[in-house]
Amino acid sequence: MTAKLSVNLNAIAMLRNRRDLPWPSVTGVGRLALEAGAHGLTVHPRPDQRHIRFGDVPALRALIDDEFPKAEFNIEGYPTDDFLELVEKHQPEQVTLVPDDPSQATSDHGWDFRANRDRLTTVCRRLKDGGFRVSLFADGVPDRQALKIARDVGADRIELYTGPYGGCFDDPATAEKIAGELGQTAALAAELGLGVNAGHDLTVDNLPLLARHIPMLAEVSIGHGLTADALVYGMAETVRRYRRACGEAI
Ligand SMILES: CC(=O)[C@@H](O)[C@H](O)COP(=O)(O)O
Ligand SMILES: NCC(=O)COP(=O)(O)O
Repeated sequence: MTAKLSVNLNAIAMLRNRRDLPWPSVTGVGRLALEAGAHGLTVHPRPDQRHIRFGDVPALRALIDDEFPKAEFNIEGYPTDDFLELVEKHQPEQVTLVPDDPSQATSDHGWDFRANRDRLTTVCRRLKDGGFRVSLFADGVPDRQALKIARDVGADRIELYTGPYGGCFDDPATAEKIAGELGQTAALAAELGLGVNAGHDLTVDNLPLLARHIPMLAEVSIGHGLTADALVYGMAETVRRYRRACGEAI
């Protein structure tokens, strides 16, 4: 399986938010990514709206519906009432639930499935009743019982948190070890019937090893590294580089 690439637009929004001006255009950059063959767009609105604003979501939904109907919209976030109302209003193809505290600088862990079983059951039921594909952010720890809870609360997929993997870019032995653990976690999830996504600190350099360890990898969502590369190579060329790193023959 070749992993699909969903381009996360948070970093573009953060740059835009430096000024009270509408550029760079989050929708415009999203269009460039989709024109270059990205399979979808991801946003992760946070309660303080420090990058993606809730108000960005309608235009991104319209971009996909009007110009790229085969692309997917993935909205990630902590399931507050505001977040759930946002996704119900704008109907992303996938909702990824992340256990972020509002004060966190960025996502840095997956769900504690045992402690959050009841809350996740309620939220997943609401989202599944609404027709959404639901993915749950998960640590790369091959814990069968925790993954079984993720399946039992109603998730369709997990998104493996790859921060520790991305963080050891200068240490190949550790990267190999963590990739192995992520691969074991993915294999257990797949055995339980869950699809497997991955994201956080992925780059064009670290994707190929990850993909080798996770042959069933369905989707990667990438923002920070991809945006950094886009400053050097341009968005279109960068998206092509990431698609190749995912294994696409283009
Ligand atoms: C869940 C995840 O890893 C991403 O959504 C990441 O948290 C992006 O958010 P920031 O752009 O705020 O770091
Ligand atoms: N789900 C991860 C994501 O959307 C982007 O994370 P990053 O590439 O900005 O670290």
